[in-house]
Amino acid sequence: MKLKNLIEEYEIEILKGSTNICINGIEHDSRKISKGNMFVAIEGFTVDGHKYINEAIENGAICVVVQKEIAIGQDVTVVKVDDTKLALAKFSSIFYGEPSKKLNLIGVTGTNGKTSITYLIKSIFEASDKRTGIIGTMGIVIDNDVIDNTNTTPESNLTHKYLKEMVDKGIQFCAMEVSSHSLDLKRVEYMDFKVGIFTNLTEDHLDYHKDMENYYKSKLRLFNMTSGCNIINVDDEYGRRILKDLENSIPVITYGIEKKSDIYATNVVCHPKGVDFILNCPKGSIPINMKLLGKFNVYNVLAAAACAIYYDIDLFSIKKGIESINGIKGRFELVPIEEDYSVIIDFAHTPDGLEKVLSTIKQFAEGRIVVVFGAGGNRDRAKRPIMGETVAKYADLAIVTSDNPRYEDPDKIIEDIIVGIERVNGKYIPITDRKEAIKYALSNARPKDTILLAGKGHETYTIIKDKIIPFDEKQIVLDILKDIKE
Ligand SMILES: CC(=O)N[C@H]1[C@@H](OP(=O)(O)OP(=O)(O)OC[C@H]2O[C@@H](n3ccc(=O)[nH]c3=O)[C@H](O)[C@@H]2O)O[C@H](CO)[C@@H](O)[C@@H]1O[C@H](C)C(=O)N[C@@H](C)C(=O)N[C@H](CCC(=O)O)C(=O)O
Ligand SMILES: Nc1ncnc2c1ncn2[C@@H]1O[C@H](COP(=O)(O)OP(=O)(O)OP(=O)(O)O)[C@@H](O)[C@H]1O
Ligand SMILES: N[C@H](CCC[C@H](N)C(=O)O)C(=O)O
Ligand SMILES: [Mg+2]
Repeated sequence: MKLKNLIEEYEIEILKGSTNICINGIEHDSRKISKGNMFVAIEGFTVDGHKYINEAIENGAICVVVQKEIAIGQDVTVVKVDDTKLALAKFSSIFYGEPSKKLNLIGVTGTNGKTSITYLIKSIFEASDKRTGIIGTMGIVIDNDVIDNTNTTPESNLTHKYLKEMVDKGIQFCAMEVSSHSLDLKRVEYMDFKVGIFTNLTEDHLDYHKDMENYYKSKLRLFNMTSGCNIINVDDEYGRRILKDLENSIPVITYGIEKKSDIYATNVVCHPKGVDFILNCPKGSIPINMKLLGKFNVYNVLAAAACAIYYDIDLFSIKKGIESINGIKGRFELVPIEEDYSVIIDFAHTPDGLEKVLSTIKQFAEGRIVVVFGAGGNRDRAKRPIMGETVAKYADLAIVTSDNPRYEDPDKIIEDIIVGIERVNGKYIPITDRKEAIKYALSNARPKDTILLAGKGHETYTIIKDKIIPFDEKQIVLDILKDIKE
């Protein structure tokens, strides 16, 4: 694409070079630049992208976008803008042909439930023959392909690239997780979200947002960006606040179980194999027998169903889409073992996630509840004691261990968690090595115990400093059991 066409709608200053050149890609990471690309220099939290301009040019960049006056000797075009993050989003949107406008982009935000809702939307929409892509924590899903993803919500250039790929393949819908970081860090600017879905807001990410108010305000942004409708959980106090604070006049669909709402569930019966309930909406009511466990998953279903109703999907397809889901990877996933106790892997990594999963387990547990869990390093510290307290409330034994220590000392993270466990006199054992912690739980299991391995869910790796080391929890359980039997 000609540079002059790419930048024509944007306020820029040409510092040097011609705009009559052809750009064949947009990248903010000098290490990923190839010949003919535009390099957008971004000031990050760790380093300043402007320092990598020379490397980008050596790798083939023919145009550099900066937000600082920088002397560049090489024969490239240099463009200056006020905010390179915004420019990256705008240029990427135009470069890929504004793909967010060519399909129905559904943004899902909130502390917990985003991934689950995107998979529910895909299942329901496909039950109605509507091909649906996903962008989120477990990767980019385009038909049968799953592309790995570093961030839950990728940087803007990547998202527009994937959206274009979906458009080119004739995919009409994309369910996308929109993290608070991405809203704050301008990763989703210039995206046309038709629908915005709010799940809930509870303690997380205060390392980044500092307080719940900032966290809430980041989430709120999505609902002022949408062009079709907003779907809001009114059982959540922040959901009710969104209704008051919205500056967007598009239709709102509310959902809930306790408060009066447009889409709601009645006769909710949770049992060990799923939840039965009646899904009610203005079009009518339909009984649902879903295989996902826990009342919290009814909320996820209501959100996905509300979105389907907005797109006029019939109730029968909605039922079919919900009931055909046997489970979501790493979410309340039962490890297939033949022992007289059970092992569940779940991605709960927040106090509320643990509360929801453990209260569900408590409803049906016949024996002890043992929880193996930790908390991620270089993430919210404030949530750690609350996670400890929550686990202690339900568990007969908490085995406190590591969960992606990143650059932190895992023992210090464990100490933070233990503060909360001790507050309520919970019983615990610290075992820093997660594999050893799992081995301890399995070796000491008693008949009818439920062992919850929380925090890592679908992740098949552990992050220690800048290394990503294979760690497949499900396989580890199977291997340990094999060793115990031999
Ligand atoms: C705190 C945070 O969000 N950091 C994000 C940020 O990284 P950063 O500011 O540290 O980047 P940096 O390393 O300083 O680099 C600055 C610039 O220099 C460039 N660079 C850097 C090195 C080099 O050799 N060459 C080069 O060009 C980089 O490409 C970048 O453009 O910008 C990067 C590019 O967009 C992100 O990948 C990175 O996410 C990191 C990996 C991260 O862990 N983010 C988490 C907190 C996050 O965003 N989480 C949410 C999900 C939360 C949830 O759902 O619970 C998410 O959406 O993933
Ligand atoms: N509606 C919900 N309310 C509270 N907790 C939930 C809800 N849905 C799922 N959970 C819990 O949160 C965990 C993560 O669920 P999910 O992956 O769907 O959330 P997410 O919002 O995508 O998380 P992330 O922020 O990491 O992307 C689940 O494993 C479960 O323990
Ligand atoms: N999207 C979340 C995932 C947390 C997963 C947990 N295993 C951890 O590392 O804390 C985050 O990046 O904070
Ligand atoms: Mg997710």
